[in-house]
Amino acid sequence: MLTFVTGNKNKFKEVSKILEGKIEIENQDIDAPEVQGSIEDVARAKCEYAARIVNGPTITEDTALCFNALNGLPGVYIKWFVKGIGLDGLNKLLVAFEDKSADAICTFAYTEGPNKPVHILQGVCSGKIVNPRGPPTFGWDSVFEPDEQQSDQPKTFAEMDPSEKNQISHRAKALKKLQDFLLK
Ligand SMILES: O=c1[nH]c(=O)c2ncn([C@@H]3O[C@H](COP(=O)(O)OP(=O)(O)OP(=O)(O)O)[C@@H](O)[C@H]3O)c2[nH]1
Ligand SMILES: [Mg+2]
Repeated sequence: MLTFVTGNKNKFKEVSKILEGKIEIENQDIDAPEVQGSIEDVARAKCEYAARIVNGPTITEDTALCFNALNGLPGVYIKWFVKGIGLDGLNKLLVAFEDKSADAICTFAYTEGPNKPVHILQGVCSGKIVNPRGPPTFGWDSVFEPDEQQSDQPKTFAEMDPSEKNQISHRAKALKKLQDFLLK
């Protein structure tokens, strides 16, 4: 059994749906400390910490939202930006810039257990920051409009059916790589 350590129920729901029984996972809610540093540094430290508690095969996931006009910030600190300034605040951060583009980056970290190597698998979904549209169910979904769209009427992640988001999202792309890695 593979343990996905996350305190975020939405993440676990999406990952379970995308994997659809291809890989069995269980959830453990451990509040792993998140260090400062690069996306990879944060992902690696979180996974190493979680694996010590799980004491077996462990995955963790870290999501960054990187504004191009701000050279990649807020990045891995997006959670604290949303908490601190809200979705409206994210839009205000970009008022002075014409460039509203952003990359949603999902980073899975996998290890067989404590003191084993940590493997990093990443997926990127490019898009832009817009005024909130759609239900505020998951983080910043309502202000992120991915470039890849299925119709002429662009939708934010929040306006998409879960199945639509799960085909194009940063998480789906990273998970595809994780699946290929684990099944090979
Ligand atoms: O609209 C969204 N669509 C997504 O697809 C998505 N994925 C993550 N997030 C949010 O971005 C921050 C990442 O921080 P994060 O990676 O540390 O997650 P977390 O602390 O919630 O869980 P975890 O660290 O226990 O796994 C948190 O605020 C998450 O709610 C998303 N918001
Ligand atoms: Mg976290």
